[in-house]
This record gives sequence, C-alpha cells and structure tokens, in this order.
Amino acid sequence: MANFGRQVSLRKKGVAGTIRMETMTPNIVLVGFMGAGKTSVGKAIEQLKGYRFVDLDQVIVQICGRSIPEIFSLRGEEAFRQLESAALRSLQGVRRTVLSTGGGIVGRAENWETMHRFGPVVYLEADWAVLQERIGQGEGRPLASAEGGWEKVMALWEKRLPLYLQADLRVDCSQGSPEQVALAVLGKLNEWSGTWWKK
Ligand SMILES: Nc1ncnc2c1ncn2[C@@H]1O[C@H](COP(=O)(O)OP(=O)(O)O)[C@@H](O)[C@H]1O
Ligand SMILES: O=C(O)C1=C[C@@H](OP(=O)(O)O)[C@@H](O)[C@H](O)C1
Ligand SMILES: [Mg+2]
Repeated sequence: MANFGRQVSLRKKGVAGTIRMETMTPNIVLVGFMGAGKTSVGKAIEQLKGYRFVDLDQVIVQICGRSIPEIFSLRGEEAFRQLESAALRSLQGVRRTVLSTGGGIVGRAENWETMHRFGPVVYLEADWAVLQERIGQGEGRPLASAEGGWEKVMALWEKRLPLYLQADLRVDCSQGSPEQVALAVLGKLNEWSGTWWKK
C-alpha cells in the first residue's frame, strides 16, 4: 500500500527537501458489492468535497459505445473484465477524483495495484439483505438479473467477500442516505490519514 499523507524524501532522486504524497495522489476509490451504493456515494462525495466523480462503468460504456448488459451479452464476461482493467489503467494520473468502481473490480490483482496507486481504497460494506434489496430486479446488472436466481448472486458475494478486505478502509453503507455514508467515508479517511484528503 502506498504511504499517503506522509513525508517522502526526494534526496535519493537528487532533489533537496521533502514533499507530501497528498500533492500527488488525492483521490478516493470506492469498492464493494453490487448495490452497496458506490455510484450514489461517489456522487455525494463529489457534491460534498468538490472532487470530480468518475464511475468506471460509465467510462467503459463511453469507450465501447454500448451499455454494460450489451457488452456482457455480445462479448462475454472475460471481455468485460479486460475492458474494465483497461478503463481503470486509462485513469492513471487523475487528481481530486472520487472513483466508483464496479463490484467485480476486486477479482484481478492488477486492478488492486492500479487502485492502490490512485489513493485510499474504501470498501462499502453491507449485509446480504440490504444488498439484495438495493439490487432489486438487477436491471442493468447482468450478473444479478432476477431470472438468474438469487443463489448464484449470493454465492458470488460470498466468494468476493475476502477480496474486498484488501481495501485500506471499511465503511458500513447499510444505514443512512448516500450523503450520510459519504460523510462517514470522509470522516474515516480523516482519522486514517490525517490531512491529505482535506485539500
Ligand atoms: N445509502 C443508501 N440508502 C438507500 N438506498 C441506497 C443507498 N445507496 C444506494 N442506494 C440505492 O441502491 C441502489 C444501488 O445503488 P448504486 O449506487 O447504484 O450501487 P452500486 O454502484 O454499488 O451498485 C440504487 O437504487 C440507489 O438509489
Ligand atoms: O459485480 C459485478 O461484477 C458488476 C458490477 C456492476 O457495477 P455495480 O457494482 O456498480 O453494480 C458492473 O460493473 C457490472 O454489471 C459487473
Ligand atoms: Mg455502480
């Protein structure tokens, strides 16, 4: 994990003095299962903090000119995962950005490397009943469509649970509005890493 918010010596690079990592990587990355509220909380953080909001699914849709269900049905999940990793890499260098990812981003080690370079990764967690209610009929989410049955979706959630724990921070997203969850995220980040995110 990168050491955000700490002094970094530049002496080895032939430059006198130190700078703070915060000037290099003030972003926030949201991960969590479908329905956790990553997109909604990302938008709320944009409003509260004036950060730019980027939803990775929307980046993929823009690159492909197709919706997420169309990409899944025309090209399959593996192609979607490749597009997802490429879309994530394409964001390298973004600043003052809150990035909402898709629930399956956590399946590839290379995505974790990229996300950890962007900034602190925050896991929005909720229990199954809350996620199930928010997913609803699964519209727009090919891996959670109602006709596929809930057992498969729940098995996917259980399989992914340990992967989400690679995040730097965990925030309960099951109570309160997206704005309240966003405030909880910002509060935890403040406790966690001091001042960098206030910029
Ligand atoms: N804190 C919350 N409280 C109640 N409903 C929420 C909350 N966060 C998200 N939702 C609702 O749950 C659904 C999924 O939210 P979304 O932001 O798309 O989740 P994700 O991007 O994690 O899949 C949406 O209908 C949204 O309005
Ligand atoms: O969990 C997943 O594998 C997916 C989650 C979706 O995003 P949300 O988590 O925002 O619904 C979207 O990326 C795609 O349908 C696949
Ligand atoms: Mg989303």
